[in-house]
Amino acid sequence: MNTFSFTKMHGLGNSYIYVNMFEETIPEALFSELAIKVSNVNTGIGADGMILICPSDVAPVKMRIFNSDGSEGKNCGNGLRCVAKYAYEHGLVAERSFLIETLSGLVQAEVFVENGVVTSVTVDMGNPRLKRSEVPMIGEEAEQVVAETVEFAGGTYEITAVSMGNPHVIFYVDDITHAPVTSLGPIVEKDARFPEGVNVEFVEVVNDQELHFRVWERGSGVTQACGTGACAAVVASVLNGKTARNKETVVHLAGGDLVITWTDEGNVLMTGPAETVCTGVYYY
Ligand SMILES: N[C@H](CCC[C@H](N)C(=O)O)C(=O)O
Repeated sequence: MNTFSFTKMHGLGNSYIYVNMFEETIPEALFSELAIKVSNVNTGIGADGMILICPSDVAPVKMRIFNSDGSEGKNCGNGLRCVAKYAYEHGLVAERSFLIETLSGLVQAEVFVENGVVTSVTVDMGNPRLKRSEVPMIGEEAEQVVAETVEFAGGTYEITAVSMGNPHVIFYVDDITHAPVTSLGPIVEKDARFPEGVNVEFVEVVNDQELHFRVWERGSGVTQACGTGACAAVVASVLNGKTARNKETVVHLAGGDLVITWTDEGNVLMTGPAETVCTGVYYY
């Protein structure tokens, strides 16, 4: 019987099982199936996936994120805030500001500490990728996917699609409480026009600095929050003239709020909480 120690953490209710790979040894071939198993609320621990905190050659730590279906994501905003909290509180980093390696590149995190406990984290998520080919999305239309009319399941919709290192498509709705998250989300997630799949976000614009947000995540389905998705929603809202560059936008997710700015320099800053739920030992 094998075991590994874990820490369950969440960012606005988007929870993952975190494994410190500086201390644990798990065969790479098992990463996907273990992500599925630990995510199961009945037979496992219960979470939206598994995140490995790994050594890196280019940063103090590297984040690898696996969705609850076992697929590996290339970025995770809520995960990055929790990785930053874990790394600082467990002495993997000495400074409050440090780099984290992800599969979509390096990001800069800054932790805010009260009595030795990280209460909030700001992550510079880097520049959004705006080209259709970078989302990626198949199609010969305009170079960017902004307010593009597309058909899904017999319905006609206007979409905006961008990447934060992982793919996102945004639908604007008049009332977030009636957004078709569970009906349209899974259809769009697997649509062939998104060859790598896609995270599906629904946004209600409150004003030019406030959005309501719900998400159907690629590989995890409905989650309480999606950090990269909230960043994509702010970028999409600027592209659609609904919010402004260089101004803090509050994104109200099901699990709570993120403050996000798409700066004039081009990078996207995300600030929000990160919390530890519990630690334990998993048997497999
Ligand atoms: N489902 C995402 C990864 C998790 C992203 C999300 N939890 C976040 O906080 O950004 C994907 O496959 O691209």
